[in-house]
Amino acid sequence: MKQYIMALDQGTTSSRALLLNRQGDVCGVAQKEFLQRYPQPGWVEHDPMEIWGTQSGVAREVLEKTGIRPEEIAAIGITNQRETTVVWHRETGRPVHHAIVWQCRRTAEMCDRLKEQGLEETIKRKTGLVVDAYFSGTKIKWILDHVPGAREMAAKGDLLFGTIDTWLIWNLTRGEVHATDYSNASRTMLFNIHTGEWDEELLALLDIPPAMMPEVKNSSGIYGYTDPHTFGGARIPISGVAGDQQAALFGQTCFRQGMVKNTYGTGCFLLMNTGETPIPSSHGLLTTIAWGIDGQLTYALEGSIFVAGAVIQWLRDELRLIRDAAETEAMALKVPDNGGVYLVPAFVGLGAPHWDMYARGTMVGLTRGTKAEHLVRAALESIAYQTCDILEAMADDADIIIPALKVDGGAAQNDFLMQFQADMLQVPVLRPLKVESTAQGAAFLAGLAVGFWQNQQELSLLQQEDHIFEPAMEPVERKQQLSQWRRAVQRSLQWEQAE
Ligand SMILES: Nc1ncnc2c1ncn2[C@@H]1O[C@H](COP(=O)(O)OP(=O)(O)O)[C@@H](O)[C@H]1O
Ligand SMILES: O=P(O)(O)OC[C@H](O)CO
Repeated sequence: MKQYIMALDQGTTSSRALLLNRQGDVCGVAQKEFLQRYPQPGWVEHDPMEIWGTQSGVAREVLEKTGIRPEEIAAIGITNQRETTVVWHRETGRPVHHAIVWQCRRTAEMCDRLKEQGLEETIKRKTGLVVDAYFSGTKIKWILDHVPGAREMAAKGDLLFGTIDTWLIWNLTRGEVHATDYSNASRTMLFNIHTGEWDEELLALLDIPPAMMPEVKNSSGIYGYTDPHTFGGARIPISGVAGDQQAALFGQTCFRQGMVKNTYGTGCFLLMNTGETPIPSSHGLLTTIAWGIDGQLTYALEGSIFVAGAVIQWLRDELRLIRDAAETEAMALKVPDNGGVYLVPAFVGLGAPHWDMYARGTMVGLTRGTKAEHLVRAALESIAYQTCDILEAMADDADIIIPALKVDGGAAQNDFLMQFQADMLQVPVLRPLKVESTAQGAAFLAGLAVGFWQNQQELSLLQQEDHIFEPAMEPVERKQQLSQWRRAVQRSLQWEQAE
């Protein structure tokens, strides 16, 4: 009897494999970190062979650890760091260059040139994205322009492109399947999110041969079967694929329009399900594909916060105010309020809705009475304020009232932060009992495709809340604090260029 789904969660710093049972509970996890390569300032690379090696290794390890046999696995779901770009040789399966990671800024000037050519509006209209080095398109072009012979090989149809999901599927099927899902395709800056196809005009603009591009498939559906060599003879269907933030939205069962999740990690990723309509943002949010099921696309609005949990790491590693992130909760509660201190952690500029790369970190409202506890509290509060700014922008773009916020990620364990978040948003904050939303999303997509679960209603029943944080702050107080935060943000803008 097949009792488990395997989720492969290929993240930026580690590869993980998880086994989930019919209740959606995690029955086993294996994880392995891999090397981050920084060949030049601002450049980030991964070795695709190391990604495949660690990912297949943890997949086998989790089976060994739990004693679960490959024959007991009903399906595999893949979720991945998005945008990261691999180009490899069709015949040999060898990458022609290291993977260029989503964080890598090497194509920033290429993006500036696209903007100078006045292409921003066209790209936004077709792809829902802003022109940025973050996305895969310019990374592919960079590889074709810089690897000797790559352009000629690509023109002959010898090279293939893939995001990490595609690279894993290719290897799991030993080169039989070259495919991606709608959610990953929508992060390439080459995919028309309205027609659901690779955009020939954008491919031509970046000089990328269409033959390199993977087939785009439903996020839930059979992609192929694992090669018998990988799991001791078993041929397991690969039947769920989604980028990690979209997978988390699915794992949080945000199936209906207006449902939003926020993942509180190093940064924050907020995604709102906007249903069957792609909504253009007037606040610099991204319009993206949440998933495609049975050929029907569901769209999302996405906003990210560059520095969220990272501000807590900063308190720990640079200011040495704490030894462990978990200490911040008790410290923040030691003082009755923030003592008038506001910290804007614009360490690398500010993203949506401000989009100011020249903003820098700012702390205001310090007095002789400011204590370490106030700084810690201000740091936690900054995570909630930034979330509030993005959600307000989303609600405005989508013209809806957000009913609640579902949360996950490391910093969502902080009760003070979650309560403060509910107070600032004036909506309940729902923290699930099962916090592995990303893996759960991949598993759900895979399980639905093979009948392991029947439908989305059944999945919704598997999600239980660990805690609901209800808003408790007086509206006047909230308004006053938010307005002080916004004054503080104003102080941080355009700092780097100022005299
Ligand atoms: N109890 C806590 N309170 C506040 N921040 C926390 C807490 N626990 C973890 N964090 C922060 O959350 C981040 C880790 O969360 P995680 O979801 O593992 O992130 P990522 O996937 O980005 O590595 C770190 O930046 C850490 O500082
Ligand atoms: O590696 P993660 O899980 O932090 O996710 C990275 C994002 O997908 C980048 O867009």
